[in-house]
Amino acid sequence: MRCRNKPSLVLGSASPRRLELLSQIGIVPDALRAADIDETPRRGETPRDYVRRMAVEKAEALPPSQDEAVLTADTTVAVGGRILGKPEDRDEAARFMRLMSGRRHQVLTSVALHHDGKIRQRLVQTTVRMRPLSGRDLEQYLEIGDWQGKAGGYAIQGAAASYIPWIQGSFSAVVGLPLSETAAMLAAIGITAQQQVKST
Ligand SMILES: Cc1cn([C@H]2C[C@H](O)[C@@H](COP(=O)(O)OP(=O)(O)OP(=O)(O)O)O2)c(=O)[nH]c1=O
Repeated sequence: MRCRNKPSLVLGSASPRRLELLSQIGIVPDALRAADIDETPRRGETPRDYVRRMAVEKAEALPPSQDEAVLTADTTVAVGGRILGKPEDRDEAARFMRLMSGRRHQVLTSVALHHDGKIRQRLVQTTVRMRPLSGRDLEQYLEIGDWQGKAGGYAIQGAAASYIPWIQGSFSAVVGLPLSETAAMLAAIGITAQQQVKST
């Protein structure tokens, strides 16, 4: 049976950034749930296929009830065809930063919306240029610990902004949720801003 009322929104994410990003556009989820899935890339899987699969698997892991919609997302960094997920430790974060230093990389964010027996999915790609990093930059950056829990080991919304002179694409997608695309997906199932948004 089709669900015709506006569904309750469940944010299927443990990322505080995703919750903050949604609130930036006046959308407050009715509930939060987190999916615990295996995030290991498959052999030969492209970064685009990987990030799509991750968002969809998170959505599959959180089946909504009839009057709910579950929103999930996945963000990953791709450089030279390699997938850079969340570093396991500081050494891995250092390796990731060296790989990105002085070149462009792609940040891929896939959003999935599980509702009414279907999973809709969108992928947003943003190109980010990082200036060459000196050994001292790297040491200082790793010291603040911002690398933890971030794809590629950096946060553009934090101190790493001083290393990023240029991006092409969606800033909010780099931080974890492409707001324009997400708002359109939610609006298509009747979910729109319920809070007046004040600018700072
Ligand atoms: C590149 C980049 C990533 N990130 C974050 C966004 C995501 O939270 C994280 C990538 O990990 P994800 O696996 O996409 O998400 P998550 O584990 O944080 O949360 P959940 O699966 O429960 O939704 O990296 C930033 O905050 N800033 C950045 O500049």
